[in-house]
Amino acid sequence: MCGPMNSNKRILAVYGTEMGSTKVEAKKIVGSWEEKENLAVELLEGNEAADVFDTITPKKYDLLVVFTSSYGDGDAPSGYGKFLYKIYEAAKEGNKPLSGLEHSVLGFGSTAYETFQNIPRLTDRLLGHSGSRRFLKRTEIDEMDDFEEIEGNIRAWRESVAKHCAEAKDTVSTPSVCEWTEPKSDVYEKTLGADGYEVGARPSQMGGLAFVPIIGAVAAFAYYRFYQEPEST
Ligand SMILES: Cc1cc2nc3c(=O)[nH]c(=O)nc-3n(C[C@H](O)[C@H](O)[C@H](O)COP(=O)(O)O)c2cc1C
Repeated sequence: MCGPMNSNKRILAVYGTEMGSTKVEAKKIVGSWEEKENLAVELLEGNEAADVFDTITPKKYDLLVVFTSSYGDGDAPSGYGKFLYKIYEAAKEGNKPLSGLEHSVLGFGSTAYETFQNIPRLTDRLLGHSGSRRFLKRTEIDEMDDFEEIEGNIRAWRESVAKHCAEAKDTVSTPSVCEWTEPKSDVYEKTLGADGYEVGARPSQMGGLAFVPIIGAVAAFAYYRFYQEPEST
C-alpha cells in the first residue's frame, strides 16, 4: 500500500505473466493509479496472492483487479496457476468467500491462438461465482491489433477503474454491470492441482510446435513492453 488516498477503496492488483509483458503493463497502470489518482494499491503475482488467499476479504480490500495472459493451450502463465486453482475452489464453495469485493479483469492475449483470452475469461467467471461483484466489464487485449488500439483499450480500462474509485457511491451490493460472458464466453476448462498445474501435465508443457512461428513476434512484443517500463518500477 502506498500514498494518500482520494477514495476509501483499497485495491489488490493481481497479475499473471509468462514472458513479463503483463507484469510491465500492470506496474505501469498501478504506478499511474498511485501517482496520478492517489489510490492505495497492493500488487501481487498470482501465486503470491494464492498464498494469502484467506486475507482477500472486504476487511482488507475493496477492489480486486486482475491482469493476466494465457499460454500453451489456454493455460495459466507460470506464477498464476495457484491463484487460478484457489478461485476454482472458491467458486465451488456455497458460502461465496469473495462476497463484499468488486473486481475487473484486463486480459492480454492473441487471436493467433484458438484459446484466445482463456485465463482472463476463466478468472472473471470464477471471481464472480466466488461472490465478487463485477464493477467493470473485462477488457480483452489482442496483440494482433494495432498498437494505438491496444494502448487506447488499456487506457480506457485504466481510467474506468480510477473513475469507479473516485465515485463515493457504495456499489458492492448492487448487481454486476454485466455477466462474465461479455465480451466473449468461449472457454476451455482447466482441472488444476493445488500446485497450479493442470492435473497430469508437466510444468514444461507449452502447447507444441504449432506455436513456434509465432514465438518470435510475441517475444518482440514483450521486448517492446520491457523497453517501455519506467525506470522507477
Ligand atoms: C507459446 C504461446 C502460447 C500462447 N497461448 C495463448 C493462448 O492460449 N491464448 C491467448 O490469448 N494468448 C496466447 N498467447 C499470447 C500471449 O498470451 C500474449 O503474447 C501475452 O501478451 C503474453 O503476455 P506475458 O508476456 O505477460 O506472458 C500465447 C503465446 C505463446 C508464445
